[in-house]
Amino acid sequence: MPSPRSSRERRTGSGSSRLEFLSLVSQRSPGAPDSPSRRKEPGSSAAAPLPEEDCMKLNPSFLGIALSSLLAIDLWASKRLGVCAGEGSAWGSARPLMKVIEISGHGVPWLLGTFYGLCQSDSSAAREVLLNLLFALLLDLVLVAVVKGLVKRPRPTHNKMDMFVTISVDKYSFPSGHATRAALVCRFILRHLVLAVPLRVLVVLWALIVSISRVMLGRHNMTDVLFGLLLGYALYSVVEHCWLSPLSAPALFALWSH
Ligand SMILES: CC(C)=CCC/C(C)=C/CC/C(C)=C/CC/C(C)=C/COP(=O)(O)O
Repeated sequence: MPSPRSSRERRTGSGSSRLEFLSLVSQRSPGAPDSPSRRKEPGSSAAAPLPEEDCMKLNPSFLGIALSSLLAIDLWASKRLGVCAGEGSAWGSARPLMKVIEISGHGVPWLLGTFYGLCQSDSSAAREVLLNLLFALLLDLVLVAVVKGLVKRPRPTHNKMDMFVTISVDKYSFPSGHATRAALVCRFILRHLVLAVPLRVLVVLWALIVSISRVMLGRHNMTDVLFGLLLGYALYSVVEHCWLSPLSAPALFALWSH
């Protein structure tokens, strides 16, 4: 029976008893003696290079693996949480309630409500706040449309496209427009409306429920909603930075003064 040592010697073809080590660096360096892409076929004189796409599959980056794993988990978990995605889903009977919550965070009632309030307001303080809310809502609409148009992530396959008033980019799901609006409006109200603590808690709960309902209705994956919340939160800071006042935009305020 051959000893382990003698079989190794036969494989390496060397008579020496020393072990050979190949570091990853030496395997990948162009001058490496036996790197996979340079190995010669027995009987052929030229090295056969591997197709580029094969190399990419064999050496995926750590970031690539982490990202595709995160997306796979996102798709799997979002599908499981989409319990109101259809009438026949696990919580299908709660779908009508989820759709009411959906409308409470929709752009149309918020834009029309703010516009109406602006026309009715008789104090300059109310006008200033409502004009800035209108500006914030329009900015949010544009920003979400631009990101959706750039990313072009399709909505989850289990989503039924039966939403109340949509625009063309709303066939895409990243980021969730409802989540950005919920975070933006929530921060705006907490900052500019004098409310009792229970009402402030209610506003935060509303924003969270609107966001969670997007995944439960099957409209979005979780990452769409999480990014939407972050975007809406950050957008509020932009609005505050560009705050419109009778001093900074006198023409705009003259338009609304009766
Ligand atoms: C009243 C004023 C001043 C202007 C209205 C103008 C206007 C362009 C309104 C469009 C509102 C609209 C259709 C918004 C889309 C809301 C929506 C369906 C978002 C998608 O949310 P998602 O969470 O599913 O991404």
